[in-house]
Amino acid sequence: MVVVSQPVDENFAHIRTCKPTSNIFTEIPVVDLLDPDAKTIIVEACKEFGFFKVINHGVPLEFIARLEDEAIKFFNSPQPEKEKSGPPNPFGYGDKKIGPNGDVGWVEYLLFSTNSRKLILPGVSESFWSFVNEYVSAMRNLACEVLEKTAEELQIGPRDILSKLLRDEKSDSYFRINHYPPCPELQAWSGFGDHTDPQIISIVRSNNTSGLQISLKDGTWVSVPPDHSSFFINVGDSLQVLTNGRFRSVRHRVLAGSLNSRISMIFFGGPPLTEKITPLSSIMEQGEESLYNEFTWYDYKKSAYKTRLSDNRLGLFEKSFTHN
Ligand SMILES: C=C1C[C@]23C[C@@]1(O)CC[C@H]2[C@@]12CC[C@H](O)[C@@](C)(C(=O)O1)[C@H]2[C@@H]3C(=O)O
Ligand SMILES: O=C(O)CCC(=O)C(=O)O
Ligand SMILES: [Fe+2]
Repeated sequence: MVVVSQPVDENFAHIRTCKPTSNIFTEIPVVDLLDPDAKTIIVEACKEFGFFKVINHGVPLEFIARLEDEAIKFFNSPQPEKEKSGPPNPFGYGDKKIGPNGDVGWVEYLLFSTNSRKLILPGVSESFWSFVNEYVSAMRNLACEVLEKTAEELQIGPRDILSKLLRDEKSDSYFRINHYPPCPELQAWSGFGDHTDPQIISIVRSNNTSGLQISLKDGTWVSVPPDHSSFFINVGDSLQVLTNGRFRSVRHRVLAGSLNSRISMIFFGGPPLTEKITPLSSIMEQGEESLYNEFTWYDYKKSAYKTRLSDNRLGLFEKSFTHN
């Protein structure tokens, strides 16, 4: 599967560079959704890494492949055609520029909102659009299944205490398709700089091209071996808060490769804008205090969009944080 790379037409010499590392990590927890112990492994993985891989998820490979094929067709189309679907303010096609505050990466992408189903993106075909919607529904279901298993294991009340935030019709969830063309100046460019995802949970699926790295508790960066038939789950900042820091919002990044294109599709499960993001009362032990000041998802997003990709966004809401 080849995606044609586009020439670099702007000077992005100031792009963030990543310290090269090829520390392939073989200890990523694997959650088999058919295993009765899945929920225990999920909770352990969320505490230790904020990251795990899901197998036996029930999403057929052909279902994933048909969306990937449409995405490849889109990214292979001429640049002026793709630009018709941009800029990503807030949704649409973006090239190298990530977010509103000067971050750049060796990546082009499509960013979709998943609650405004009527949103029309010029340049995106009907079939592409319908595959996106079906794929997003499947990802929402998968995210909810994982969150329900989490709630069961933590014994924090009704099974849907977390998943209902994503099932809510006002859930503020996003979907993103990233294309990382082969990078001619290997290691000179970062594909997608290091960051944590602000939402509750993210589901990453990529082709068989490496590049994704996660940061371990001690700050070591390790490479995630790609697996096109599995999904990778990230704990986001909001889930860290909802669990009062028991779960870890995983810092991650993507390094650009020199030979192969990486295509990734990520579902970001977020709550409704008005939802208070505060530790679940049912998780708190007697006398335990919240580590965070109270905020809504709207407050958090507003603040997050003023930050750079690598900033510690959650830090601003920690009780120990002091303003200068
Ligand atoms: C630099 C930025 C891009 C981002 C918005 C932000 O200001 C900080 C968070 C970034 C992030 C990371 C996860 C997702 O890819 C994303 C869509 C999100 O919700 O938060 C991106 C934002 C973006 O690309 O617009
Ligand atoms: O492309 C990837 O594999 C991950 C990208 C990512 O972390 C993001 O879009 O937030
Ligand atoms: Fe991310």
